[in-house]
Order: sequence, then structure tokens, then C-alpha cells
Amino acid sequence: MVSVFQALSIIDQNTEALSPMLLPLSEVNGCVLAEDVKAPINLPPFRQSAMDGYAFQHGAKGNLKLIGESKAGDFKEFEVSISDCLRIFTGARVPDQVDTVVMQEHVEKTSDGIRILKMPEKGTNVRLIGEQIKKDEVVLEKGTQINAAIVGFLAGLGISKVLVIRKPKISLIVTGNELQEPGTLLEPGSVYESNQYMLEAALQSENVELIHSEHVLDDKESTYQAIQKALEADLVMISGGISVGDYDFVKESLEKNGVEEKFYKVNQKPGKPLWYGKKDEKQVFALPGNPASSLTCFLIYVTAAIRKMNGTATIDINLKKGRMKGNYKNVFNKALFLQVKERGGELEVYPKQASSMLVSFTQSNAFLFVPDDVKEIRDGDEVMYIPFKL
Ligand SMILES: Nc1nc2c(c(=O)[nH]1)N[C@H]1C(S)=C(S)[C@@H](COP(=O)(O)OP(=O)(O)OC[C@H]3O[C@@H](n4cnc5c(N)ncnc54)[C@H](O)[C@@H]3O)O[C@H]1N2
Ligand code: MOO
Repeated sequence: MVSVFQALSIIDQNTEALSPMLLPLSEVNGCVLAEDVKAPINLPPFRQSAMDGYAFQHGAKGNLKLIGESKAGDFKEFEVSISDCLRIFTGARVPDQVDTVVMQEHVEKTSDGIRILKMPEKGTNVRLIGEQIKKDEVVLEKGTQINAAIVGFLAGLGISKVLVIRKPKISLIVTGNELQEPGTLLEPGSVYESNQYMLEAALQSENVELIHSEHVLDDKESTYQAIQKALEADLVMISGGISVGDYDFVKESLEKNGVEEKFYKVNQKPGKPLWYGKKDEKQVFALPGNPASSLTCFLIYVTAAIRKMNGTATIDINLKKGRMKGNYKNVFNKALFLQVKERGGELEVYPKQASSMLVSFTQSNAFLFVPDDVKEIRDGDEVMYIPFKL
């Protein structure tokens, strides 16, 4: 049996960021850049009007004669004298011979052009070449996590592919004869399957690719074969069948598949019988089947490995300081991950807590972390907590 911190450290030692891959923009949201990105063009690439209005040479007095038009997408030159103007629209190129744009609300139309009612300063409403970004400038650094704004920014620079750390491929297996599909009539002795739905949903918040997900019965051969197939992924998650019962076949099936145990059992509650191992570079987490144990182990350990693999974070328990609301006794001699509601750093323990119960998770947004040597927490005590987002 290892401690929570030993378990995290073993996972850390056994986890590396995955190799970089050139991917199209449509697939990189959430990924981490594996190299600096340089601007291939100036932004804007040409002088652009920031308003719908009229372009002219600054210094003109009196009425201006309208001699042409520049709309978005046009690239035309004009012979513009000091007493001429051009109709222009937002985003359109500002032709070379004009330097200022007056917005149309600040002019009055005349029979052949306009009269400026409010004279703008020279250069007003003209976006200059490279004003946002200069060509060859490093615009994003290696290690940046791509979000929607970055995807849009890259597209705006004309970049269609970027080198990113590839997403871990994940396989999921849930085990158990007693598991029945939601939406069917519950048979005596059965329970509805929840962990496959839950873990698939939780994976949607991580930057991963789920390549395989299945339910196997408590049977040696099926478990062995399912694990063999699942090992195509970078990381395998198995729920259930990892304890010491006569029908718990996961541990022996992992060993038979050549997965080497790195630790088994963590001195914690929930989630004591967590098993972690490796086959070459592939990682395997066998999560205890009790739903709250599975989800706790996923949130504390599996996400840590996933985020180191995809380059989005280092492995760290990220403990925050908060204040206890109410009293709690730790009678277990184990580290506890209690599901709590955190509001403004104040932590309220949900009353119904057990490995088998998900109800407490549905009302919580953080774990109160109770070290194994802390036996009692009183109202107002400073405590440690780990926020989570599901
Ligand atoms: N003699 C001992 N028995 C147990 C120990 C122990 O140390 N000695 N540890 C207990 C702890 S702690 C846990 S946690 C569980 C873990 O057991 P398994 O990982 O083998 O899980 P199962 O037996 O398959 O299932 C446990 C429980 O969870 C329900 N379950 C499982 N999978 C699902 C699912 N996909 N959806 C919904 N519910 C699921 C299952 O029906 C059981 O009720 O072992 C203790 N026993
Ligand atoms: O450790 Mo188990 O996950 O408490 O029931």
C-alpha cells in the first residue's frame, strides 16, 4: 500500500508528454503547441478602413467630390486629389493616395460628394499594415494551450496546421455481471451501469481521444481479451473487478497481458484498491468499481497522467487553503477525499459520503483533503481542498 503522495510521484515518474504531431486547425482546440508559431504575414496585411465612411487626403477643406468606392475585397488604385474622396467600408483596403477615413455619421451629403461636419485627425480609422502582428514575429510560444481565440487567431494568420502534442488515446472497460443498461427494467440483483457513462462524460472535459469503450462480464477470458484490445490505447482505464473477490479478474488479466504493476492500493478513502501499471509506454489504471471511488481516482490520478501526457499540466495535487464549516472526525487511519461544497473558501462536507454513493458528488465542487494523520477537524479550522469541475 502506498500513500496518496507516493502514488502521485510514481505516476509522475512513469509519465512523459506524448510526441508532437502536425494537425489541422479543426482538431487542435485544447492541444498544447509543440513549437513557437511565427506570423507568416502582417496583420492587417494591407491598410484597412475601421469604419464605413469616406476616405480622403487629410488637409482638405470645404466640400469633397466623390470619385469612387473601395469595398471589402477590392484592390483598386485611384487618382485622388486633395478635394476628392472615396466611399469606403469597414475592412476595405484604403487606397495609397488617401490617409484618413471619416465615419459616415460625421458627414453631410452634397450633390456630388460630401461635406465633413467633424474633421478627424490625420490617420483616423485607418488600420496600418502589421499594426496587430508583424510578419515573422513569434506570436505564440511553445507550451501554449490552444483555445477558441487561438484557433481563430491562427486561422486569421492563414495557418491551417500546427505542431501540437498529440492527444492521448484512451480505452475504457467496465466490468460486472450485475450491470444493466439504464432505460431497461431492472432485474432482481442488478444495478444500473453508471461508471461507463460517468467516465466517458468526464473524459469529454480532457483533451483526449476515446478510441474504445466496452462492458465485460466477470469472466477471466473476456476480461483478458478486452484488456488485450484496450492496450492499443496510450492509457487504459478499467472500472471494477480489482478487489479481492472470487470474481475479480482484472489484476490477473493485466498481469497475463504483460502489464507491470507499479502500485496496488492507496491508503485513502474512497478508492483504496486503485491499481496502476505500465506495459512499455502504455499506462493502465484499474479503478475500484464503487462509483464514487472510480470518480475520485479518475479526478485525482488519471487526469494527472492525462494532463502530463498531453502537456497541459504537471503532476501536482494542487491543494488550496480553505476554512472548515462544521466538524468532522477521521476514524479511518486513511487520507480522505471528502466531497464538499466550496463557497468563497468555506467548505461544507456533504453528509452522505460513501464509495458507493454518487449523490454527494452531484452536490459538490471540491474535495476536502484530510491527511491520514489528521483525526479531527473542527468548525473554523484551516483545511486543504482540491477544487474539481465536472
Ligand atoms: N474483502 C475485501 N473486500 C473489499 C475490499 C477489501 O479490501 N477487502 N475493498 C473494498 C473497496 S474499498 C472497494 S472500493 C471495492 C472495490 O471493488 P472492485 O473494484 O472489485 O469493484 P466491484 O466489486 O466490481 O464493484 C464494487 C461495487 O461497485 C458497483 N459497480 C461496479 N461497477 C459499476 C458500474 N460500472 N456502474 C455502477 N456500479 C458499479 C458494484 O455493483 C459493486 O457494488 O471492493 C471492496 N471490497
Ligand atoms: O476504497 Mo473503497 O473505494 O472505499 O470503497
